[in-house]
Parts: sequence; C-alpha cells; structure tokens
Amino acid sequence: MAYDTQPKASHFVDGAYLEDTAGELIEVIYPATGEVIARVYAATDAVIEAAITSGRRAQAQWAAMSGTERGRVLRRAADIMRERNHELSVLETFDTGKPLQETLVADATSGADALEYFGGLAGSLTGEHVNLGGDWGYTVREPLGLCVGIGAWNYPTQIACWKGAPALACGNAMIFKPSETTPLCALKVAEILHEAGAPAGLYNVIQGMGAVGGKLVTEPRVDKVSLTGSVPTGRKVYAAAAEGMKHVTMELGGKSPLIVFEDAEIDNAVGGAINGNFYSTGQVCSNGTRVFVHSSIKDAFLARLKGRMAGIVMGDPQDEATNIGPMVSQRQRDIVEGYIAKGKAEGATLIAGGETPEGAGFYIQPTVFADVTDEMTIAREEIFGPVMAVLTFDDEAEVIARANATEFGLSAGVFTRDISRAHRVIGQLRAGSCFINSYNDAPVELPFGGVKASGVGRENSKAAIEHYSQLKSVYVRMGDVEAAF
Ligand SMILES: NC(=O)c1ccc[n+]([C@@H]2O[C@H](COP(=O)([O-])OP(=O)(O)OC[C@H]3O[C@@H](n4cnc5c(N)ncnc54)[C@H](O)[C@@H]3O)[C@@H](O)[C@H]2O)c1
Ligand SMILES: O=CCc1c[nH]cn1
Repeated sequence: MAYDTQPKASHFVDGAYLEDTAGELIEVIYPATGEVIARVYAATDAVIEAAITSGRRAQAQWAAMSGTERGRVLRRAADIMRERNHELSVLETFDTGKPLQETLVADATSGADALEYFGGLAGSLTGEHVNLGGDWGYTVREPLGLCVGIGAWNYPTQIACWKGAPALACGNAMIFKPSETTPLCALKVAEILHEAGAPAGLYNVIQGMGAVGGKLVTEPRVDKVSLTGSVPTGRKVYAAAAEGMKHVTMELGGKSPLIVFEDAEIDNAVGGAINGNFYSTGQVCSNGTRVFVHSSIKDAFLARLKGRMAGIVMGDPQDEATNIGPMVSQRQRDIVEGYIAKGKAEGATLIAGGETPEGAGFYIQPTVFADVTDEMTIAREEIFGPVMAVLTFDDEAEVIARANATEFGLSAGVFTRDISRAHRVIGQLRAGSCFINSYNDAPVELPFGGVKASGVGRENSKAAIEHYSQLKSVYVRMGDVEAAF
C-alpha cells in the first residue's frame, strides 16, 4: 500500500506523538478489504494523566490570550487542512471506508469550515454591560476549562473539529478520544492545530475503547464532556458526567422522518431520500430513514427511486467513481444484515438491494423496503446502514403524529411545493435539525443537534458557544453599602 496509514504513535499529547504499548492493542481494519492497516494502543493511565496535566496547563496559557489571537490559530489550522485536503481525505477513506468522492468534499473540508467559522467568532465573544439604575453590572464570557470530546466512527475528522473548534475558540483545552473503530484521522487534526500554533497540550488525542472514555468522563479535572454516539452510550455518559456536575453536549442517534407530500417535485424528493439514506453508506446520524410518501404518489416515487438506484457504483472507495463504499466494520454489517432479515420476515416488500455481495470488504447493497408499517422493527430502531423504509400516508395530521411517534428527535424533512404547509408541518415536528425540500445539509452556520433521546445541546453555529463557555456576572456598586446593622 503506497499510502502510509500507520501513525507515528498512538496518541498526540503535549504537542508530540506519544506511545505506550502497555495499553490494549487496537487493530485498524480497512473496511474495503478487511486488511489491518495500522495498530494503535489504548491509552494507559499514564497517557491519560499526561493528557490531563498538559491540557490544563495549556488551557491556562490559551485562555490568557486574546480571542483574536486564538482565532488566528484556528483560521491558520483551517488553511492547513484545506491545503492537505486530498491526503486527509484518502486517510478518512482508509479509516472509515467512505468513498473518496465523498471524503474529498465532506470531511476535512467540513472540519476546516468549523475551524474557520469559530476562529472568526473567537475575537467577538464578549459579555455585556447592564445598567442597574446608578449601580451597574457586567458579564464576562469565560471558558469552561478542560473539555473532553468522544467521537463516533462515521465522521472522524468532522467530529474532532466540530467539538474542538468551538471549544478552543472559547478558550478551553480539549482531550479528544476518537472511536476505537476509526482512530487515525483525529491525530491529523491534533498535528495540524499544533502546526498552526496551538500551545502544546491544548488539543490532545488519546485512543481507547469505552473504558478510556469512561475514565475521562469521571475525571474530576475535566469540566465538560461532548459525546457523539449512540443513545445507550449517551445515557451512560450523561449519567456519569452528572455525578461530577459537568457540562455536557450529547449528539446521539435518530430515526428521522422524511415526508413527501403529493405536490412534491418528485425527482428532488427522491434525491433527498437518496442523500438521506445512502450517503456514507447510510452511516449518518441525521438520516431520514422513515420515508413517508403520500399514497397517491407511492408508485411514481418508487419507480423513480428504482431508476436512480441504477446509478449506484459500489466498489473500491479510493476510486473517485465509486459512490457506495463498504460498511465501517464487519460488526456494523452484521447489524444491518440482521435488520434486512427482520424487514423481510416482518412483511415489508423488498424493492431494491437486500443482498450482501461476495468477496472481501464489508459491503452491503443499498436497500429499499416499501409497505413498511410503523410497528415494524425497521421503522422503529436506528439501523445506521443503507436501509430505507418507505411508508405511506393520506393525511397531514396523521403523518405528523406518526413522524413524532418515536423516542428520537434528531432530524426531519418535508418535500412539498406548498410553502405554507412546509412551515406548518416543520413547526409541528419534534426534531432539532430540519429540512424543507432538501435533506442532510449540515453547514457550520446552522445549529446541529437533537431533541428527546437524540441529544442535549447543539454543535455548530453561534449556539455552540453557549455550550463551551459560561457567564460570570459582576455587580458594581457606585455608592455606599447599606446594611441592617
Ligand atoms: N447526533 C450526532 O451528531 C451523531 C453523529 C454521528 C453518529 N451518531 C450516533 O453514533 C452512533 C454510532 O456510533 P458508535 O457506534 O461509535 O457509537 P457508540 O455509542 O458505540 O460509541 C461512541 C463513542 O463512545 C465511546 N464510549 C462507549 N462507551 C463509553 C462509556 N461508557 N463512556 C465513555 N465513552 C464511551 C466509544 O468508545 C466511542 O468513542 C449512532 O447511534 C449514531 O446515530 C450521532
Ligand atoms: O452523522 C452525523 C453528523 C452529520 C450530518 N451530516 C453530516 N454530518
């Protein structure tokens, strides 16, 4: 393999690569072939201690700098990331199996957007003056301190930046623990931030499974935890963080509805359903996996969808012509196969896909089920793979109620030409990130996050600043102090 996927060491701590082979071995598997492409070791207690000590030291130094100076470092990191986009995208494809066609435009570029955006905001993070009628007060926006980021495996570069950029802009330090399935890309983010001028220790990356994450979450010197992961992990991490009264952001799973009304522009709706189910081989948290189609257009919708699926190019993800890569792991493919089997067994109609191709790599065909009912397992549980469930509806109020009948609330989308209906329906959907005549856009300027079991807090946009800073208020008395005695 011409590209060297083996990192210099497992961790990036205090401005340098750090190794400690006493930790548990993590083999990094290339999802397209099943080959081991790198070996890293889970962080030992010594590595965790080095990350915490250097993180706290760097945070004090960083918080003492002006916002403008901090922003300059982040914007420089964004520039480096863009310059190195091709190399970073190839690595993202090795780490995740996502097609290079996607990683070239959606991963390091999205990370760079976050660094640039929050770098731009850093100099304008202020408090306010409050007139108290003679006396006055003011507020100071202060960093939280040492933040921990814990990542999922679907967007390793993006997640490392979506958490790191706002944290650093606000004057915090971060220890980031990537998913053990995709440990490679975040190391590059740490390298780049260091090269851009971040103090040593400000953004440390340490490897490990849930146990390492658990140690970070319960560490008293950690002030905030931001997790991207599943709802069950979110429940555990949220509870553990609450013990230490830590700030949290929880970006969790979903089972989001995408509603296609009878007046929708069908090709756009089909395009939205494809983007919302098959991008990144279906491994996107916000996917619109419950596609509610008005019964009067069901046949037309399915016919167009089937036609468009002829454009699937499944194969070597490093080939830019490929638009569907493998699942991230054998385990994830097994999970998806289990859901496809359940869909068939519970009576859904298989319209496309449903098979696991022979050969190496964790490939599975993009799959569409029609005649899905609300009670079926594939309509209730997050699959996190390329499985679209098409349900039908007849009435607006009915579809809103059914769309909301889930514990999740990450995303929702509506396709209609009726602009009043679009806003009326979106207004009633219980979801954090919504789309009208589109699906799965995630620009850094808009808040991203869920309601109900899908999460707490928001990433991206000015909203993220609230989750990485806190206000100190100061009362200033101008006259004498009156007291009872
Ligand atoms: N809302 C979002 O922004 C978003 C984005 C991407 C993925 N996700 C969700 O992530 C899930 C898929 O990712 P996954 O399989 O990596 O999720 P996961 O919950 O299995 O793991 C997520 C991370 O948590 C760590 N972890 C596990 N147990 C822990 C513990 N007890 N304490 C601390 N850390 C622990 C893991 O090592 C990993 O780094 C899906 O549910 C998906 O919807 C959500
Ligand atoms: O996987 C969830 C986050 C996301 C959504 N779109 C791009 N990234």
